[in-house]
Amino acid sequence: MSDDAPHAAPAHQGAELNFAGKMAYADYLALDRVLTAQHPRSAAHDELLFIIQHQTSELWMKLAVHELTSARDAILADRLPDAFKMLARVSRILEQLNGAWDVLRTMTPSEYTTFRDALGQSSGFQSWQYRAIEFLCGNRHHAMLDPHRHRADTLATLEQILASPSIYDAALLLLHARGLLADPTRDWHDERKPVSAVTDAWATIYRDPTRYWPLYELAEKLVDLEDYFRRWRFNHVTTVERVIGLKRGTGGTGGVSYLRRMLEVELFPELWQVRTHL
Ligand code: HEM
Ligand SMILES: N[C@@H](CC(=O)c1ccccc1NC=O)C(=O)O
Repeated sequence: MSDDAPHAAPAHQGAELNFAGKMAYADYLALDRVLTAQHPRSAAHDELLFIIQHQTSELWMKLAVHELTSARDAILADRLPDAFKMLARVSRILEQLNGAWDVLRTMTPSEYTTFRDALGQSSGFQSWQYRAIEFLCGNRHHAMLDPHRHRADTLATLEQILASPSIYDAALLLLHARGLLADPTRDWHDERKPVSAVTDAWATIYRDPTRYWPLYELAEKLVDLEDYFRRWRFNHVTTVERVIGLKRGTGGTGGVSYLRRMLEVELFPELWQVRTHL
């Protein structure tokens, strides 16, 4: 007798089917709002892809900001196992964002040009959540506040992040607390050159991982994070070159030339430098 015989119990037997007056899936997830927030400005077929790609990225970035903030607080409170879980999750989020480029890459330059004009001067350069992630990771370029001066609420959020320690600041404060680093402060406005005392502190840890296991694990979690972040930057610039070549960006930068320069950003420079010293 086959399973779909008329008298067989349906597979979904027991599933609630009457949601009048009850919270259902779409209610809990506020899907009415999420799924009506796509407003293409052209008739181009691919604009919906472009919008959804960015909206989903922003949702993942929201989670990344949440995790990075809590991971930073956990490091400050010397709760490293909690921080490790959250940092591992941020790396997986970046991996998720990296995978998403495969979908966007299905859009050809010809298709993109059919709606690029509709984007006006908007650009990912103005993504405040992206800037929050950069700031939380320690790439605290204050000039990046400027595109947000027209929005007091966004500006306040970013300024508050800049006024608090980055995840790397928190790690250096911990090295200080453990007696491995005399001065845990560094001037983040400067060109981000490695500070030799910081490299030395990491070198002490990397030369004897067993003795300093939690700090060693913290360092490797940060390297992992930056590894995936670099891949995101690389995937972005490659997709951009594939789609708009060397045209200027809608945000006003040189486009690919600007994004190539961003490949040189080092979030945790001493953690890369220490490898050469071992
Ligand atoms: C066809 C797809 C894309 C093109 C052609 C493109 C192009 C560009 C260009 C030219 C810039 C430099 C700023 C400017 O002058 O506009 C930029 C920056 C940026 N884009 Fe995209 N982008 C694309 C997709 C994405 C996606 C899917 C995201 C994910 C949210 C994204 C996020 C960003 C961010 C965060 C920046 C600022 C990067 C920084 O300042 O380091 N872009 N993009
Ligand atoms: N900067 C892009 C436009 C762009 O990509 C964009 C425009 C609006 C919202 C998000 C965008 N994505 C990333 O920059 C361009 O120059 O074509």
